[in-house]
Order: sequence, then structure tokens, then C-alpha cells
Amino acid sequence: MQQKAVTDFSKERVIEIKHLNKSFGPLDVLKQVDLELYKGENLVVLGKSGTGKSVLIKILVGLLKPDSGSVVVLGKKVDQISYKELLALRLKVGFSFQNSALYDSMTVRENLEFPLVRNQRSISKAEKNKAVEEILEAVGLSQAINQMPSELSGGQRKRIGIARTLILQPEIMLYDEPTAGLDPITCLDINSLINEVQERFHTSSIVITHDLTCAKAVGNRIAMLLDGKFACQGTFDEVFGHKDERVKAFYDYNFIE
Ligand SMILES: Nc1ncnc2c1ncn2[C@@H]1O[C@H](COP(=O)(O)OP(=O)(O)OP(=O)(O)O)[C@@H](O)[C@H]1O
Repeated sequence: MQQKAVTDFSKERVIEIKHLNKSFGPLDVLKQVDLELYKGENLVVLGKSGTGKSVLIKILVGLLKPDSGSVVVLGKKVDQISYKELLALRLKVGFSFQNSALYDSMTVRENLEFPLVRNQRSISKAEKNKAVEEILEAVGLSQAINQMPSELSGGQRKRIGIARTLILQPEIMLYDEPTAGLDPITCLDINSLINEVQERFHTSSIVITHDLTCAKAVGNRIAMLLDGKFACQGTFDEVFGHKDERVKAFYDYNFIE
């Protein structure tokens, strides 16, 4: 299986986290976390269950407040902006949920129209049709336009979920466990889609996963969260060539080629 090419991205930071701390009562989840996302890259965040990956994502989109530290997304300090500014920022940061979060009672077309109508009230029918058709073509599911989510496979639902996030043309994509619950062949398909989205839409992405095959295929850079900190960051080979025993153990436990 091929490792993602290492590309020299512009050093423009679309996300910059410095000395971030977050605790819940006595539980210190994130401890002095530093992390950057560069424009155009796919950054994979790895970590065992319960290490704080979701907490980190929630802080990035302003759903949780950091206890201390600085979190800057697209030039805005997320914990210091007004609610109106936060809503505007969230439109630029697409979040693709683990369970695809499709509305079961709506067709694929209606599912895709929903974020458009909610966020762009004056959008015309022709503009809606064009956006839906374009995004379905981008995820390779033009034929599914009138189907119900229940008629789609898990991989197809995942694609529509990603399309629903992409339709608002976000600058940053956050993928939460994009390959969870899928068979190995469909996982490869989703990995390819994540790479296609990066190339076609020039998005910068954070991919949260336990799946090392996915990490290797899509990550220009990998960051491994261990005991509340990023223990190591780098290419797949750099991270897994690391001497830290905890990193080796994660690899041995999770990697299936
Ligand atoms: N709102 C909250 N209140 C209290 N504790 C919380 C809250 N949110 C998360 N936690 C705790 O923070 C820790 C990290 O949770 P988080 O959901 O970020 O883990 P994760 O790395 O995303 O795990 P998984 O891979 O299983 O999704 C857990 O111990 C969790 O119980």
C-alpha cells in the first residue's frame, strides 16, 4: 500500500493551536497541546480511544471552550469571537461526522439541498440544482440523486455525508473516523475520495482516525496524540520510526496491511 506523497506545503497556517489545555474536573484531557494545519495539507490525528481527539475538534469549532491556550482558525481566535463570527467561521470549516448524519426521511437530493437552503436563504432553484449535481459528480454518485439513504451502502452514505459537508465549499474539512465500520475495499475508496477532495477543492483537512491504512494513504503529515500531548508529528514513516514505545505499541496493535 502506497504512502501519501510528501509535499512541501506553503507555510500558511489555517489552524494554529498553542499551549492548549482542557480538563473535565480532575481529568486532564489536553495538556499544553501545540498543533498547526498548513494550507492545502491533509493532517491525520491518531490516538487511542478517549485520548481527546473529539474534544480537540469541538474546541476548533467553538463547541467547547479551552481552559487556556490559543486556538486560531482561519485567522480568528475561536474562543474570543462573537457568536455571529463563530457561525460565519463554522461555514468555512466543514465537519464530516462519523455516522454520516444523513436525514433518513429525505432523498439524497434533499439531504444535499438542506445545508444550502439553511445557509443561503436567497439561493435559486437553478443554483441549488447545479450545486447538488456538481457535488454528486465529485463524489461519484450522480445516479443516487433520487434515492433514500436506506437504499445506499455504508460507503455510499459516507460519500453523501462528505458531499453534504463539501457543498458549502469549506476551506477546512474535518473528517471524524471516515473509514469506521466500512469493509477494507470501501475504506480504500473513501481514502481515494479524501485525496480527490484535497486535489479538486484545495481544502486543508484534519482526518481523525484509528485506521493506519487510511493514515498512510491520506496523511501528508501525521500527529499522534498520547497522554494529552502530540508525542510526535511527521510523515507516516517518521512517526512510526519513532523510538517511543507507546507509538510502537499503537502501530503493532492497529496496523493491518
Ligand atoms: N463534555 C465532557 N464532559 C466530561 N468529560 C468529557 C466531555 N467530553 C469528553 N470528555 C472526556 O474526555 C476524554 C476524551 O474524550 P474524546 O471524546 O475526545 O476521546 P476520543 O479520543 O475522541 O475517543 P474516541 O476515539 O473513542 O472517539 C474522555 O475521557 C471523555 O470521557
